[in-house]
Amino acid sequence: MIGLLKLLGDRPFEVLAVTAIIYYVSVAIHRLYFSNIAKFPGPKLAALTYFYEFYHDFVTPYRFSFKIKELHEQYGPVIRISPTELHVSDPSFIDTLYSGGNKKRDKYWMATQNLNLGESAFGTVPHDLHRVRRSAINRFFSKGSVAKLEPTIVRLLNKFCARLEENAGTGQPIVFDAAISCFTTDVVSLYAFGIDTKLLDVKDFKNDVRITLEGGLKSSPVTKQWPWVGKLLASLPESWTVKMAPEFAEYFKLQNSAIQNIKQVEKEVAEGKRPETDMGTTIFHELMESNLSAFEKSADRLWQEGQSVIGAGTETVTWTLAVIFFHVFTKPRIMKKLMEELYPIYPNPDEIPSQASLERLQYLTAVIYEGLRLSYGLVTRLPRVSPVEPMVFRSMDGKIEKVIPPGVAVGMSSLIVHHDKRIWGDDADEFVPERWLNEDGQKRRDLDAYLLSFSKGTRMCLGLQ
Ligand code: HEM
Repeated sequence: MIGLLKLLGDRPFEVLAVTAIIYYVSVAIHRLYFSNIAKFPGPKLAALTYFYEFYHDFVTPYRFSFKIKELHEQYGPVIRISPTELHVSDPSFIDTLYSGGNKKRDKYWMATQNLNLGESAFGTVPHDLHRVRRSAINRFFSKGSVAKLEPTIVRLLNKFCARLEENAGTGQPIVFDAAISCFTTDVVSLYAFGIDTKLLDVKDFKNDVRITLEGGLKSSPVTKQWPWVGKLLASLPESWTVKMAPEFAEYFKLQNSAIQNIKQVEKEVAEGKRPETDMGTTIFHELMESNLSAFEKSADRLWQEGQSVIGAGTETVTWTLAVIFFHVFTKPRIMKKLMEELYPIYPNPDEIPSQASLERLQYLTAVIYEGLRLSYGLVTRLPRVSPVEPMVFRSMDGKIEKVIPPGVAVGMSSLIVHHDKRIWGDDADEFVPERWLNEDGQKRRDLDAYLLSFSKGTRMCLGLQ
């Protein structure tokens, strides 16, 4: 011992270097040969280091989801994609992985690092705490609650159409997904906070909320691996962050605006005021007055819930609608069928039919489902952890069975499942609404089990209605 201390005193750098080498070699040997997922196939480099994912998401960039698809073709339906994570491509595993409330499913902590939303339901890791947080906001997303939003949606939809009409004949193109994003952000901001963002009034549909959200998604590959980078940059003066890391600076703006929104709600609640919206109340006014514990309903936590509702409820809807409109506008056959179905209940463009009557239209429903399938929801994998019980994988053809130990993160991706030819047929890559209809022209329910756009199970999207 004394000899070791003397060596450390005489040659500190050499000792530190040797210690570091021994440490990293031990970690590498453990990851490759002794980890509880060492027997699962996959590239050795992915098993060895998280840099494998970082390379494919940051350097190439944003290609890791596509790389995973290639790896499945090479290594089979259950593969190892990082030192601590597996990925499954076979749809037979959906119900096991994204199971209902009778099985515990944590989120994988590493997948929640990137957006710094650990106190929102969306970012909460442990199953039990997530149940508490989700049940607090659940009722605001029921069919009944959403029905109360219908007048707001119709009013903003009319405004959206009026803006498009103003532009007609000017020869100026419109960036359609930007226009939709203004509509979705206006709706969700009113519902969440009672704040009218009035983005549908903005020239060229420039949507600052969307730009800040994109900043967060672009900085994700870095913050996922090193969450402290985001915290460090947040502590620097804004002008420095803008120069050093503009995407991060944008994302901080989004976080700051969520904090401001919640503070405004807090002030209104303290003064006994309610916003002048069609609903007369909002998600966060109600939450702040609920019987949740002091921390759960504090502004310190709720700004994260607020940001997650804005993030989850705007870009997802925008992108799904953009994909649907793209296919409908570019495929006259689909446009014609849709118009034939719509016309009898929508003869006058100024009178938007009710949600209930639209829901009865089978071809429109099929178009929406096909749009959901090819817009994917979240394009990244959604990993879950079974904290106590092992999960058993059985392939669709029954030929492969594997036991996944408890505590291991496992993800599946809509990007892969939504193109599986065994489910969707040889035209899986095409936009074909008819695949959702049976011989009687009614919506097929059996395919719903394979639609991952809203995820499934206990963490499934709350905004489904
Ligand atoms: C086409 C539209 C939408 C799609 C494709 C979609 C997709 C998703 C997906 C895939 C998840 C699961 C994320 C995960 O597992 O990490 C999710 C969660 C969530 N979504 Fe949506 N979403 C949509 C619309 C909305 C809307 C309009 C809202 C609210 C206004 C919303 C609020 C939420 C919330 C709060 C969660 C977190 C639920 C939880 O963790 O318990 N979503 N969404």
